Amino acid sequence: MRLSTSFNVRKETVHNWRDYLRLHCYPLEQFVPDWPPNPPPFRDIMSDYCKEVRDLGFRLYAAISESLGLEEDYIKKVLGEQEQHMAVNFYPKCPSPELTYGLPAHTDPNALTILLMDEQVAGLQVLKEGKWIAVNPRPNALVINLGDQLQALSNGRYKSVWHRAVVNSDRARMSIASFLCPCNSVTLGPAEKLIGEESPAVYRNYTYDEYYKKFWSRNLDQEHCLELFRTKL
Ligand SMILES: O=C(O)CCC(=O)C(=O)O
Ligand SMILES: [Fe+2]
Repeated sequence: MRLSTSFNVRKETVHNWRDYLRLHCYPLEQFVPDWPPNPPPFRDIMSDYCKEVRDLGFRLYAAISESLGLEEDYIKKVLGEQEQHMAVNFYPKCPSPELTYGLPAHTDPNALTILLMDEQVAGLQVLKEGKWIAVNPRPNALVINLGDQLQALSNGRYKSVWHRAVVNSDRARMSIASFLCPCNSVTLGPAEKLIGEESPAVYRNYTYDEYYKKFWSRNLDQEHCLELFRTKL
């Protein structure tokens, strides 16, 4: 468990306008004892939420696998025993929002992110055709973000989208991001079935451990980290 503000403390020059609680969520029995004991229902409610989110993530993997013409259990199997963690983000009101971000532009390095957003206050933006578009909150909706690993696995058919969180001077905002991450030691890269003469592998194989280290060794808003794993075609 960690209470922090920055995304990458070693690299950032402008600090983020964010406080966040980072919780490890799998296996729950191992990590829940480290979670905050207050307010008293926190651990139970968050544990239930984590289980549901994990289950939803696995259902989405099955649908995404099928959409790519792969076996239904392909993605779940290839990612191995998945880690899961959570960022409970709090973005306070900011007197000069134009000087910083809640979170600067980034792609998520993991496989799948399930985001529960503040229903009252907007702040998430995604980059589409060179323009930042607001993802406005909708009641009872989750935002699903495909991370870098699904872009690699799909050989570039699915994109891990650039996104950022902006802050404002009127209202604080919260979001809860749940991250499903491949097991550190598994080998990742384009699914073999998606590689052929017509569609050569865009990315080489690597372990998640290698990817993760590379991701955090750069500035976040540099080029897409996957570019560093491209095959030389
Ligand atoms: O606060 C948001 O809407 C975005 C959070 C996010 O992108 C992240 O935690 O990786
Ligand atoms: Fe993100």
